[in-house]
Amino acid sequence: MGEAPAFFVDELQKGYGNGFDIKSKGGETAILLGNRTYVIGGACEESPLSIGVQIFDQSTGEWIYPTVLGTKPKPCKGLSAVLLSEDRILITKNGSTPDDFAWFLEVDTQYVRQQKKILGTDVVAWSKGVRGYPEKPVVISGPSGVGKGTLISMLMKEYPSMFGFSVSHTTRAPRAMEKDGVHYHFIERSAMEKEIEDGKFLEFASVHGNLYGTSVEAVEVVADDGKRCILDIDVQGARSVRASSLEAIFIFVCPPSMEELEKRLRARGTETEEQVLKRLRNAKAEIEQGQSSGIFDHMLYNDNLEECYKSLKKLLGLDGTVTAPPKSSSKVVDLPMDHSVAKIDHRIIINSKTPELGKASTNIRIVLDVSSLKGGAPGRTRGLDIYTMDSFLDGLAGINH
Ligand SMILES: Nc1ncnc2c1ncn2[C@@H]1O[C@H](COP(=O)(O)OP(=O)(O)OP(=O)(O)O)[C@@H](O)[C@H]1O
Ligand SMILES: Nc1nc2c(ncn2[C@@H]2O[C@H](COP(=O)(O)O)[C@@H](O)[C@H]2O)c(=O)[nH]1
Repeated sequence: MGEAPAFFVDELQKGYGNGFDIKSKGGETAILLGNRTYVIGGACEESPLSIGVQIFDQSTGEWIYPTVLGTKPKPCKGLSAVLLSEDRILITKNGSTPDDFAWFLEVDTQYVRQQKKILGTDVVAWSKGVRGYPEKPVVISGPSGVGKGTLISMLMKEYPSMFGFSVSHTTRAPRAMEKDGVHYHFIERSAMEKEIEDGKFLEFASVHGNLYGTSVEAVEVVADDGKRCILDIDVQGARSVRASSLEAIFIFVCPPSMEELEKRLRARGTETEEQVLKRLRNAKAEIEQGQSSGIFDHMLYNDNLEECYKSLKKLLGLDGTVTAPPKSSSKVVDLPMDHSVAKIDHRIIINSKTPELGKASTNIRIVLDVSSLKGGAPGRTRGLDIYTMDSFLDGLAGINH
């Protein structure tokens, strides 16, 4: 493990207070929480393409190197940190674009506590802040052969810019037409088990004798592409996602009968006889759980494919009966290269310290509203609002008139 920045130690041992501006040459910043000072910044030694996190324990005088989960932010020239509540720290990156400037380092959320128990180490988790509320991901479950993949393909074909598929990992062998990285990430069992241990999966399950799982990255890649994520996972996986902080819509697809399900599975011709029988045995339990577990928000009956597809579109609001929520109209601004932050209730006021080269020397003040945050690691923290102080004051003036 690497050395902590030397010039920090003295300051930290003196018991520096909450210093979102304690900055070193490496661009680190520090936050004191109880006995612990979280030093955030510089490059992470194990993955140099991400920002490092170290903890100084004031009571023992020792440095702790936590397991860092979640997609990590890339290093930047400097950052500021604000303690939002006792469980998470807001990090703003200097000179960053609106889609990359706000990150949350979770230090004691439910997810972090859960992972601490599982991993038996100190854990922190990154979660990227996202403006507004992107549409919830859609989880589709149902017995093998019911037509989930067929329905998802139809949706993606009709709405290519709206939906993105969460590409799962699996230890099963690829079928003839399946491409690695497109249909699945095909992976050896031992490698997948290691990634599960490292906390890379949102959910995983043993299905029909193979391991399947959704990595946190698979879901985030789709969200970052500005699309609504679709997950095709079994009932065990749906249960895990339900228990996670990922807010999704859960749909269960039922077959018209077991006979028809068997006919479809056999007609698909992708499984051995032994596999078909195993999948049919598992189907009975899955249908029972799908109908009685309370996990699912909607049931679809895939008898006539076109009818079923129409129903799916209807419940996703694609038949014109539900209007899309209006997009945030507030102006998007880049964060100044060097800035300070202050917290006033649920608003973070970001102040540029120095005028940027070639720009007028007016003081830029940006307001980051964190009053309606939702979600979090593993995944994105949604509901951020960002606007300039000018538009905030204009709004207040409007109210007073
Ligand atoms: N309503 C339908 N009527 C008749 N055949 C259908 C219908 N829906 C899907 N099928 C066919 O059933 C077979 C199984 O469908 P599909 O592969 O989409 O199932 P799946 O639920 O994704 O299965 P798995 O969980 O094993 O991936 C395919 O050959 C598909 O063309
Ligand atoms: N829990 C999860 N289940 C998954 C995932 N990806 C797929 N699945 C489910 O597995 C079965 C079999 O799929 P097949 O491609 O081998 O036919 C099917 O019910 C899928 O829904 C996952 O990431 N997690």
